[in-house]
Amino acid sequence: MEKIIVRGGQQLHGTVKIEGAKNAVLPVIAASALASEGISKIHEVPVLADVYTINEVLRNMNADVVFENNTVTVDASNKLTTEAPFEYVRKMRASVLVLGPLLARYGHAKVAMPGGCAIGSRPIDLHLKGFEAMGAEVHVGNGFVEASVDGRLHGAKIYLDMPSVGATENILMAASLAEGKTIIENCAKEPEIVDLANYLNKMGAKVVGAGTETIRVEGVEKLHGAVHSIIPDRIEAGTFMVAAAITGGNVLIKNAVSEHLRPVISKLEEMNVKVIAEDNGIRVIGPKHLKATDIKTLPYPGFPTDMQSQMMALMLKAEGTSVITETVFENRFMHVEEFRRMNAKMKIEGRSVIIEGPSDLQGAEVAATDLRAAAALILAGLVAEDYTRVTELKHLDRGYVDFAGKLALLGADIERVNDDVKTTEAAVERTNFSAEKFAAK
Ligand SMILES: CC(=O)N[C@H]1[C@@H](OP(=O)(O)OP(=O)(O)OC[C@H]2O[C@@H](n3ccc(=O)[nH]c3=O)[C@H](O)[C@@H]2O)O[C@H](CO)[C@@H](O)[C@@H]1O
Ligand SMILES: C=C(OP(=O)(O)O)C(=O)O
Repeated sequence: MEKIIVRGGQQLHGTVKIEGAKNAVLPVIAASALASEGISKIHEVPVLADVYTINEVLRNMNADVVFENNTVTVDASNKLTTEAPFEYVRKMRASVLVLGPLLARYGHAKVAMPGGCAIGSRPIDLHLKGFEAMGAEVHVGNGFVEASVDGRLHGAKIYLDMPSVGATENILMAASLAEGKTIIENCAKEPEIVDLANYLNKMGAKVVGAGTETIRVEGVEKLHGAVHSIIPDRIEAGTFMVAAAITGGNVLIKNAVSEHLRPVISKLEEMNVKVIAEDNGIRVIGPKHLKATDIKTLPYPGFPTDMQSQMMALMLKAEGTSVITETVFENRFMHVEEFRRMNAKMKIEGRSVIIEGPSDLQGAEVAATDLRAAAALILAGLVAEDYTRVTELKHLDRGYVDFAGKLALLGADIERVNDDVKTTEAAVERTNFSAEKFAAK
């Protein structure tokens, strides 16, 4: 079994470079399916399992997709098939993002229903209501959602019951090729939405207002390939900010964009962490004593749910009582039980977790329940006594490029192994080896 083994106690120092954002690149690659002519070149693409999955979805639809040197090249000018089977949607819910592009370009799309996942039920009703408002007929049955329209989708005024990121993206992509004007109200305002809108505009779309709560789209007849660079991953950046803070280290998080991280920076500062904006990133200096605080997750620009479990790890080392309230997903506390295995003092009360800090964290074998939980358990391991072994790394690989290698370069005592039995000395030796290997890259 693959594991990450981390021994707590090292302060982190140095510089870490942030990759392109997973949650921006997935919709951008899906949007490439809208281009009936020309080739798209997408740069700053992180080497992640989810990127391979979305590439496979497009290839399966008959697009030509090449992924090398952090660039994805998509030629979708062939006639595409309009289905995405369960095989892909099961691996990654974001596969539903091909619904909008296929429906708008071909008048038909059939994608396996994503179902629930480790963080909640995650329906796609808002995506489907949006398509219906644009003239599509939607049928859900036999594990699939099928949408079709005679001719083109038409523009519509769509109010989202909640600012869903995925629904905003799917409707935005569909509206780009619809006939007439679409207005999406109460839409998501995440930086990843702005990145997608910028890409669509380079493809020939007419989108204004992305990043605000109303997006206006004037549909065009066709779209072409475009060249685009993906924005830096604010969640990877936030995760390394916590790594620096929790170890009392001093780390420059290169490429991190302060503007995208305002709620995270504000909470870190409340906890006594020093955060300095520099020309090419953000420097984070961890304090001797972390102060407790409270966090409520909300849609952007509120505190991101994707940073909730990492901040929980940090709160475990803060002095006093901290409370985290999760309002975005119904069940995103699976990591609490795993933290408890590390001697964390915390309890769940409804949609909140109450953390009595500081906990004397002890190394244990723990299982990642989703990708952010994986990172959070490793962060806790950085300050736990003895060795922490984190399993179920398939989750981590969906969203972090070489997480253990990057932490090792900053001085963490960490390695990724593929076998079960380890001696302490061998583990330390291998850590040094992997740090050298990564340094040489
Ligand atoms: C690939 C990607 O970008 N994933 C991100 C995206 O997920 P995703 O796009 O799935 O998240 P949404 O913003 O759509 O979901 C937010 C909430 O709305 C609910 N909902 C959503 C759609 C719908 O039709 N009906 C409905 O009820 C969901 O169940 C959830 O409770 O935004 C989330 C919220 O910031 C992040 O945690 C994910 O990392
Ligand atoms: C929940 C996440 O992603 P996804 O929506 O792809 O499951 C995440 O990135 O933390």
